[in-house]
Amino acid sequence: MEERNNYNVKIETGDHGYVLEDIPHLTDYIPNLKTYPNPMRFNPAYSVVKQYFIDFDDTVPEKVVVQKNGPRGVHFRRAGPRQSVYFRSDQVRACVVTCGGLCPGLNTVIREIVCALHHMYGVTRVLGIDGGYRGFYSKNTITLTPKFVNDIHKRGGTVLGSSRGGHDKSKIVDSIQDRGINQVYIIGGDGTQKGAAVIYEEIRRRGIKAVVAGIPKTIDNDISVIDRSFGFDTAVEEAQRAINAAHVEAESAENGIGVVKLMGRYSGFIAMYATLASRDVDLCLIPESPFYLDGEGGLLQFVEKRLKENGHMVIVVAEGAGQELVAQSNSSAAKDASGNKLLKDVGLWLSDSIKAHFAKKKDFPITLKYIDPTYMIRAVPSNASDNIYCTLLAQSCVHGAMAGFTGFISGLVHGRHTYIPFSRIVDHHNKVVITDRMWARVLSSTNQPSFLGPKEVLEFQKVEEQRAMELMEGENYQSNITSTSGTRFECTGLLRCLSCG
Ligand SMILES: Nc1ncnc2c1ncn2[C@@H]1O[C@H](COP(=O)(O)OP(=O)(O)O)[C@@H](O)[C@H]1O
Ligand SMILES: O=P(O)(O)OC[C@H]1O[C@](O)(COP(=O)(O)O)[C@@H](O)[C@@H]1O
Ligand SMILES: [Mg+2]
Repeated sequence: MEERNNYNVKIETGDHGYVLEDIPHLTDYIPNLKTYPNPMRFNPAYSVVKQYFIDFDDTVPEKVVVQKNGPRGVHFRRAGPRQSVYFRSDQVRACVVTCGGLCPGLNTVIREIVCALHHMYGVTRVLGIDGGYRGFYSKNTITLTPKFVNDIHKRGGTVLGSSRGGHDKSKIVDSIQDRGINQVYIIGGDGTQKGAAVIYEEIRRRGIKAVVAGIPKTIDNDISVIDRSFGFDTAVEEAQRAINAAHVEAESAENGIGVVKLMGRYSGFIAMYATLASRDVDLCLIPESPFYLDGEGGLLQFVEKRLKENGHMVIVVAEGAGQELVAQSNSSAAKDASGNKLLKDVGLWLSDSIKAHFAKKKDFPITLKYIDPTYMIRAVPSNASDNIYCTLLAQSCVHGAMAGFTGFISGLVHGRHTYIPFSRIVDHHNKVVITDRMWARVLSSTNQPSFLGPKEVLEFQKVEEQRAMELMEGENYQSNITSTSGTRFECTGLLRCLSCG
């Protein structure tokens, strides 16, 4: 892990407990930079828009549910075009890179960065970095023009290619410097944005006039602070096809069971939302909610009961669920090139366990079909709603970069586009809070047991009580500040973590 300094932390406070978690700006380390009028002022498409430019003071609250006497809390800078920019259009040399796993919408984001730069700001020099971070120093670049990217949003994947591992700070920043790049757009998940933070810090240390702007990507929706990540909506929609297939197979057999594995390494959002959307699911398993197989109240007993009642059932399991159980039969600490733990196939393990259980019962034949659609879901192009979302994220990012902001990601917070400091999203995963209403809705829609014993219930209650106390004492905003400066509040997913919102 790289040693991190305080370049990312920029807190401003105001009246009534107002806190702005601000993002860095080029002028923080390069004084007296020249500004230019925003070229959008002269763009006929936008000339009719009243108050098109964002007021310098506009910020967006992290929490919208507040109490009468509570502090105003943490805010983020509102995204959008500024009156002045810190780059002359003909001096911009931008690059775009995509890293980590695939996600629907990557091509749309690439397309819209290129088009926003060209059409809004008159920037013509945009390079694509081939194959993720290592492409900065080991591959040739791709010239990105509006013509080149015209149709790419209709395709899945990323036209730039992607990879895990290969983040070499010095080589990457050398390459940025050698090529004269002054705007770096980095599309990727938590790992990628950790890498982006390191690149930003090195650029700043070298005193280079280059901005680093991130667009958060992850199909798992596990990036904290933001409302949702792009591609998530598409993934939930696509997952319906697999769940439908599992349901058809299960319904057509005697004691038919359909098992569907969906992505979600640390967070079960896809499984949870796909279950809620489908209404055909009898059991949803996610990493945040522990379960057990055998004995009274266990999963196998529930499967047997549901089969006796309905004659068939559908199980949706997130890939990160029950990993500690799978590891008991097959443990290994293997990691991928980025250092992410490689998961065991919980779907296969669960299917085998169910089959083995019923094989022992002579009078209870079952038919089980296991469907793993994970890579098929990840490879589709983004749907209409994600396409629009990707467009706005990309445009926000370009506005921020042109305005000289750096070390930020663009993200949606309560429906408003904002700029969020890297520090706020990289050390922390967004998780399903199983003591929240959404998970209760899943339990009530599937009518599945929660698998929580009295000990766990007590533990959850204690955590919830502590949280209520903290909120009463108005410590929530204090905790957020603490977490920004490095002392992280560890989110277990059991409680609504203050940083998760
Ligand atoms: N702590 C880190 N510091 C620097 N680079 C990192 C770090 N973690 C991951 N990366 C780099 O980010 C890229 C993508 O990370 P990965 O975890 O595979 O995907 P994602 O960004 O989707 O989470 C990889 O090239 C990896 O080397
Ligand atoms: O097999 P791969 O490509 O390494 O990807 C598997 C992982 O990628 C994901 O789809 C997304 O992970 P990232 O956001 O880290 O890219 C996970 O759900 C999954 O565990
Ligand atoms: Mg990741």
